[in-house]
Amino acid sequence: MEKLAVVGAGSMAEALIAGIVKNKLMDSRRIWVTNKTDHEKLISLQNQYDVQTTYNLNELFQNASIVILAMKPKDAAEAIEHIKKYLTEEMLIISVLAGVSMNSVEMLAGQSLAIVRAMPNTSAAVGKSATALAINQKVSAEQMTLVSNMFATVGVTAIVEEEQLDAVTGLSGSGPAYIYYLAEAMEKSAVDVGLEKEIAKEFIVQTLLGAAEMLSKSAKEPKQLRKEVTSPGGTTEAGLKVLENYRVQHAFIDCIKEATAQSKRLGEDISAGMNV
Ligand SMILES: NC(=O)C1=CN([C@@H]2O[C@H](COP(=O)(O)OP(=O)(O)OC[C@H]3O[C@@H](n4cnc5c(N)ncnc54)[C@H](O)[C@@H]3O)[C@@H](O)[C@H]2O)C=CC1
Ligand SMILES: O=C(O)[C@@H]1CCC=N1
Repeated sequence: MEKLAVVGAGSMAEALIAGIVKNKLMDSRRIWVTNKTDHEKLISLQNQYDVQTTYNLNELFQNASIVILAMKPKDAAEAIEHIKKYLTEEMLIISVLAGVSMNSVEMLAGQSLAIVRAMPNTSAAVGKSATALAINQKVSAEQMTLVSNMFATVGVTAIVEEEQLDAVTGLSGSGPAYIYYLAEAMEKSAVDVGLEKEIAKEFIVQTLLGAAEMLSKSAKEPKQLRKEVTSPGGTTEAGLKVLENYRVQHAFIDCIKEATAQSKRLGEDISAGMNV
């Protein structure tokens, strides 16, 4: 039976653990989690998902077959330095670190490792992540099946070349935050125009869900779907004109490009720190 060791128990780790446990992919008692100092987070994960928590690295890594690296990229060098003596060639390392290449992980660990670099998003918690996976040559076919199954339980998956992961990070890794940002604006405006917060929230969520399902199920392009909402001289047209004036579509394009560039920069910072 597999044993999973999660290093860096924060938001992303929790989303994955939630997905894995809810979907019964693993026995929760075979999932061991640690972080740097956030003991409260560990207790909360233990209470919510019945996983095991520890600050003892021997206990964490003993018989572990899969290791998830989920600390912030800036903490990766220190964290990997700290755990490297416990890592083995037989373990499957899953790194969700934005920007950090598989090569950098191996360099930091000072050894050759079977690595899957994944870019999920926090919607994994509700089984709706979009996860891109890149693998190095040491990953076996069985390990690949295992990891694909793991991420398939928390959403859709695609295998990509490692170079594409920065773009995935800018688009769908960070993507939920762009939608929450829109939802925040919709909530604020709804209250301003006289709706109660509770009704507004339900209607915003339903509007987002409905639009997402239309995008998913309809054969029409987003532009066409937008046109179908927009009556000439109507309310949508009036609203969209304001968005055009603010160049909101350009802002979103620049936002995704900048997030992608930041993913690249995070990786470069790690490489620079190693002088490679
Ligand atoms: N939050 C998100 O939406 C997504 C995050 N990611 C990636 O996931 C990783 C984690 O992001 P979040 O969960 O948002 O961060 P977070 O700050 O919520 O969690 C990071 C955790 O790492 C722990 N940590 C730091 N140094 C450590 C060390 N030396 N040893 C053990 N644990 C250590 C911290 O205590 C913290 O609990 C990042 O690399 C990020 O790029 C990837 C996809 C989406
Ligand atoms: O903001 C970040 O760096 C991480 C990566 C993708 C989503 N959150």
